[in-house]
Amino acid sequence: MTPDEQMHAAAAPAVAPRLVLASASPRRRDLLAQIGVRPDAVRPAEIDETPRRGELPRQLAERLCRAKAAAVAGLEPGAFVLAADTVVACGRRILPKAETVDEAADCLALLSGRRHRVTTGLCLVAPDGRQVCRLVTSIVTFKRLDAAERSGYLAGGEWQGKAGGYAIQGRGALFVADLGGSYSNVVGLPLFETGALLRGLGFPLWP
Ligand SMILES: Cc1cn([C@H]2C[C@H](O)[C@@H](COP(=O)(O)OP(=O)(O)OP(=O)(O)O)O2)c(=O)[nH]c1=O
Repeated sequence: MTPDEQMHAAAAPAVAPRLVLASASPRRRDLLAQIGVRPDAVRPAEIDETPRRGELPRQLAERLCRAKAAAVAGLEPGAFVLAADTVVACGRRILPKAETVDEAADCLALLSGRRHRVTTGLCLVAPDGRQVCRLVTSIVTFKRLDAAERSGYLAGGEWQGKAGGYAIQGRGALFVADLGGSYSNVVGLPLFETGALLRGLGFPLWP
C-alpha cells in the first residue's frame, strides 16, 4: 500500500454502513444513483398519505417523510434509512398524486398559466437513531396550456402516480416556462440537500 492508500484506508470505516431507501419511486433511485449512492435495499413504506383537514403543503411533506422514515427504520435497525415525500401545491391547495385521467385533467387546468410550489420533505434516520429532516421548495411556472396540449398530455399517461399530474423529467417539461430552485427537488429528491443530510449524519459519500 502506498502512504496515500494507507491514509485513505485508515479514514474509511471498516464496514460500509447499510443504506435503505424507503421509497417506491424509481425516480428517487435514479437520482440517488446520479450522486453515486446505491442503496443496499429499497423498502417502500406503507402509510396513509391523505392530507389532514387544513394541513399546509409543507406540513404534509414533513409529516409524511417522517412517517415513511420511521415506518422503515423500525424494520431496519442498524441501517441509514432515507425517505422523501413530494407535494405540489397551488397556494394552500394541495394537488393529488394523479391516479385517474380526470384527476390529471383537473391538475392541468389548475396549473395552466400559473405558478405553483413543489416541496419535498426529506428524512434521514441514522443507525444510532439520530434523525434529520429538511424541506426544499421549488417554484414552477406553467405556460398556458391549449386544448391540444392538455389532451395530448393526458393521452400519454406519464402523469400517472405523479404529484400534480405532471412530470418535469418527461414531456411535462414542455409546459415549464420557468423554474426557481432545485430541479431534482421537483423530480422527487433534491440532490444537494440529500448529500448534505447524508454527510451530516456520517454516511460516506466518497468511500
Ligand atoms: C411534480 C413531479 C412529481 N413527480 C413524482 C415524484 C414522486 O414519485 C411523486 C410524488 O409522490 P410521493 O408520495 O412523494 O412518492 P411516491 O408515491 O412515488 O413514492 P414513495 O411514497 O414510496 O416514496 O411524484 C415526478 O416524478 N415528476 C414531477 O415533475
